[in-house]
Amino acid sequence: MPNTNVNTFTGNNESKETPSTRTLTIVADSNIASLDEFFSTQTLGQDAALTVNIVSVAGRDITAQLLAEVQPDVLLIRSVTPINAELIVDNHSVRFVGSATIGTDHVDQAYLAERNITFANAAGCSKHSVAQYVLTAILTLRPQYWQPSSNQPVVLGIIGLGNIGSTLAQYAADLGWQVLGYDPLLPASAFNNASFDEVISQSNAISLHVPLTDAEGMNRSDYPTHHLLNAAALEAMPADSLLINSARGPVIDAAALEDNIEQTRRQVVLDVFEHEPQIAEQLLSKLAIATPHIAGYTLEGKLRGTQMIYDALCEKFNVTPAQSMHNLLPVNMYLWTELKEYPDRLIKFYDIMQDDKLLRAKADDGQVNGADFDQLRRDYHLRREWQF
Ligand SMILES: NC(=O)c1ccc[n+]([C@@H]2O[C@H](COP(=O)([O-])OP(=O)(O)OC[C@H]3O[C@@H](n4cnc5c(N)ncnc54)[C@H](O)[C@@H]3O)[C@@H](O)[C@H]2O)c1
Ligand SMILES: O=C(O)[C@H](O)[C@H](O)COP(=O)(O)O
Repeated sequence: MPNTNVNTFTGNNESKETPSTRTLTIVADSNIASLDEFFSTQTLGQDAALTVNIVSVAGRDITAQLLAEVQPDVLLIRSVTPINAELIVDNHSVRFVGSATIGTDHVDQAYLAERNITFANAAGCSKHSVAQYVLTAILTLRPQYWQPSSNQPVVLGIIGLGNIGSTLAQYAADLGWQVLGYDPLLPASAFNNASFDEVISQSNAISLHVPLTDAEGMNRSDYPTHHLLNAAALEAMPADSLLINSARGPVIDAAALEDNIEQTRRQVVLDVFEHEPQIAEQLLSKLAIATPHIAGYTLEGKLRGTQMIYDALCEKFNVTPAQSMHNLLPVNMYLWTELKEYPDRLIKFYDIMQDDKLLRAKADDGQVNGADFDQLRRDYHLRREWQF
């Protein structure tokens, strides 16, 4: 068994759906924020006698062997643990899987449904954090966008107008930018107002906010996003348009992107990478800003993710929720209205170039290796979400 932390709690629980024994065993990714504050006797076992065992391990160490040995009732993960038949085929006890993430491309939800295992994710948990990451990247590289003029408007292209895309659109509108948005799965609206071709060919900056989907397989979609930005799409973008990907790495064809940057000298910001957690130094050296998949890593974003799967678990086992992220959050002094008035304070709100510097410092022998990428994420100094 890999390095594990096991905490045992005893409490009271008279849940409507109680686990088959009086012990609730949870295997959890140790990178889930405030795991012990949310998943304890005080917060889960307040109604009837119930013992809660938490086995916390690194997300990549949650293996079929571990699950077969521990036979947990509950599995709590983040984005680095693929959930599929291979992982849980020898496990007969899991009845709830919670992913403290927005993205669900790592989870075979059809298989879980077949096995009658409840699944919950944390939709929208870090929508402001990611939108703020994107704004910071744009305004750091192009501070002139703080003051758009009528003869030089800023046009922000947004692909995918769900929780994050629509939140980003609101900030952009608040800054006086024009938004060109494309989302074929939503009705037309003030922001969902353009075709894919219009967005990529007419924007000063383009930000991607789509889930990772494919033409077939477990993440099948009629509008697949795998390599949505291929060589042809990149070619259709003006050379001076800035491209930001904080969605999932494979939404951009990395090889085509490298060629395109070489030809156009385009400014590109990546928080996610096609071959994550490895990054080739050759690609890294061509990027304007590079960060280790931390766009959503604010204290608020992470705690909201934990809160959402905690609430879903309470509902599953019919336990009254007894913990709230608001009990765990220090005072927040970061106001969007202040930043708008004093743009030179951006670096105090979020110093994105520091994240970029830390990632580049890990490049060695032609690449940033997976262990270093994971370490930067594990030890990330969670920033604060600005109040909008
Ligand atoms: N970098 C990070 O830290 C981070 C944090 C959170 C989320 N994410 C990623 O961001 C993605 C988006 O998050 P969200 O909260 O906005 O999700 P969401 O589900 O609320 O919205 C996604 C939107 O994309 C649209 N879409 C799907 N296919 C499309 C296509 N081919 N073209 C255009 N639009 C399409 C959907 O209709 C939907 O409205 C997540 O799936 C996740 O992978 C990354
Ligand atoms: O989809 C998401 O929510 C994010 O990409 C997620 O926050 C990624 O971080 P991780 O789950 O790997 O910690």
